Amino acid sequence: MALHPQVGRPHGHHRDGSEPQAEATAQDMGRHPSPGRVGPAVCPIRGLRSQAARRPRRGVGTTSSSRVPRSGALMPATRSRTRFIHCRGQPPRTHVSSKRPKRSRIRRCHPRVPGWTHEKRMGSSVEEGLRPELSRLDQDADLLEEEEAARLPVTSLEGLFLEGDKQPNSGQGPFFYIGGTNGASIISNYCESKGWQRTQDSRCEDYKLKWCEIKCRDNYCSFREGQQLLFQLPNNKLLTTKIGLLSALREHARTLSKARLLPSTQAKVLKMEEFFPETYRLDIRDERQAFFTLFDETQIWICKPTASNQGKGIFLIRSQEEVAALQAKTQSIEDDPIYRKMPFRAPQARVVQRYVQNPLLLDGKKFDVRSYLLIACAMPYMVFFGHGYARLTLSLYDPHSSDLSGHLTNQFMQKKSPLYMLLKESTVWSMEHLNRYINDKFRKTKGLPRDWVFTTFTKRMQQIMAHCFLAVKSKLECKLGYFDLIGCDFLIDENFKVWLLEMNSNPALHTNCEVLKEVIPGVVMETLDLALETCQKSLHSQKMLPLLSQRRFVLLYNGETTDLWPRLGGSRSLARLPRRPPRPTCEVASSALSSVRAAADRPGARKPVPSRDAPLCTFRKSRLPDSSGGSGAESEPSLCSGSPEGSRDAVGEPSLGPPEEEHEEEQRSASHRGS
Ligand SMILES: Nc1ncnc2c1ncn2[C@@H]1O[C@H](COP(=O)(O)OP(=O)(O)OP(=O)(O)O)[C@@H](O)[C@H]1O
Ligand SMILES: [Mg+2]
Ligand SMILES: [Mg+2]
Repeated sequence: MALHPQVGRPHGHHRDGSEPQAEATAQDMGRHPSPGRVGPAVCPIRGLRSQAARRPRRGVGTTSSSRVPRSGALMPATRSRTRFIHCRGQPPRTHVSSKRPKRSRIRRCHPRVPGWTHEKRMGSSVEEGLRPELSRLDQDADLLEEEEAARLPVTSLEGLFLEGDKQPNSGQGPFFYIGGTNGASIISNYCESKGWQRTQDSRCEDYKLKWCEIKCRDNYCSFREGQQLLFQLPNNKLLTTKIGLLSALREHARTLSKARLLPSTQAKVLKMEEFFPETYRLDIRDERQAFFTLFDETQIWICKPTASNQGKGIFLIRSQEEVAALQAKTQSIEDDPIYRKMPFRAPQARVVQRYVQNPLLLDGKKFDVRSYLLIACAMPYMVFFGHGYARLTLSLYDPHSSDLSGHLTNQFMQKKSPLYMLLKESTVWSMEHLNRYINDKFRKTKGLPRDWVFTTFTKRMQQIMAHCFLAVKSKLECKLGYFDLIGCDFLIDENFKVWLLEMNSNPALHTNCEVLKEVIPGVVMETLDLALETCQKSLHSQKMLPLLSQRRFVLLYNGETTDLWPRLGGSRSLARLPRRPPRPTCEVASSALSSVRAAADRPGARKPVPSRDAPLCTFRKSRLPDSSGGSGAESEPSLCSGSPEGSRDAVGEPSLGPPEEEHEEEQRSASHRGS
């Protein structure tokens, strides 16, 4: 079995789990962001039309109607092979693959095992890679197209993307649908301010924007690329489940270590063990055995279900008795004939992670930081970092306490306390507050640079996020119009070392504290603004930068200049070649990204279409890694090899079950808010 890097220790860690990390200075940042405004301040939140109207040298106008996709218009070249094979309701209009995978017909019932929740199963199959070469002719044609695109006027951001679909006669504007309540009023206000109409019909296919807490296969089946915006990448679980992230980081580490052997790549890249606490999968026999062997009572470990949130199902492990109980439990699950027959009925897979015992404390309380990874556009990738807030416990931190509420900083955990209503404002700090506190309390004693939070810490979070994104970039399912906002949780230890704890789909967008009222609406509205602007620009082959709606988010990755991706619409359905060097706006991420680009980016780079007329579905196949990377389909089995029982969450693994089943799974994880 290929445990990585070594079977005994999935990634090498300092036993004490900490290293000073305050060496970087404010100058490292290049651009010193003002608190809370790391990105270039462009304009306050307002209607996009007025922004476009003020833009110098670019008139607000319309481009040829032939470029505007019409509602219901078929776009054969833009349809990819549908990966969710089974759809309730109407099938997608073009359905390239009609072959059904084998799947269980057994109707699910889910016996609950106390403390062990069940995982969701939304996922996608990994397609085999194609390695087409783009001919010189096509390259020239692309360059011509690029130049032509550059001459096109930039239209209003709401512009063509929506106007082409308005139905003036019916008197009904574009529709939007919101599934669930998370952030619903903010999203709804945003859309209504644009004149869109809310529909309560979850099956409405004629929407402009769909924002659902729960991923539903139907949404992806009926999605009209280039005409609609759909929240959440279908297989974001590669990042947002504990096992998904762990597997992706291990795989990426393998790829990078191979690349480092090449003389041409002297990449200084992040090492997984420098930012991700040592973690083992309990659903893989060798791994859990390795953990049971290495455990001793001087350490604390934290055991988490792979796809739960809000601290649900989490417990700490500190004694041999607790390890023995865990061992017995995992063994009984593995031996249970029911679970052997119907593994989907087994409790959710789990990981154990080294517990960071020495967290930095704020007035004696433990905290973690919620930041955002925004994938505003998937075609090309436009990926951003956004600041969030700090989440503190109500009680003082005591590493020996058995009360989980002092160990788990989630708001959900704190809300259980009777003191919460009284003290809730103290449990959420703004990043400015955190920065002031660290300046006052630690700057001198720890020799930190001024504004450590907005310099060193921000830079580190950006590096880590960029690294994680690159780890899955080639495997994410991408269509123009998909976008995602992912909540990333960071812990700072008392040596100011930064640890990534996890990433969350559907992050909490509640505004029940003053700080959240300040932060969340801005995050949501800029997310929508950026998704709209980037989608529209991609659709009309306009230059992404400058981004008029960029305010607090910082560009981490610009696929426009780095990757190849197919354009939508008629003769423009061609892979686009980068024509200028990458120009990330974030210097931090720029260095992080450029250093790994040669090595890591290549496998995931969007590959050219073989010919001008090649349908997008062919192209999509080619998006999977080539032989140079090793981070592709062919190498994925190693993530779970030797562990048939452990394959449920393996990266990129097909997990196509019946739609009902998936919906059910998603519903059970509906609290997926990383709260
Ligand atoms: N390795 C660790 N060391 C120290 N504390 C940890 C560690 N992992 C998790 N925690 C604490 O436990 C909390 C919950 O963990 P985690 O975020 O991984 O679980 P979750 O159930 O997905 O929570 P949520 O999605 O609501 O943030 C964290 O916010 C943090 O306070
Ligand atoms: Mg968390
Ligand atoms: Mg979580």
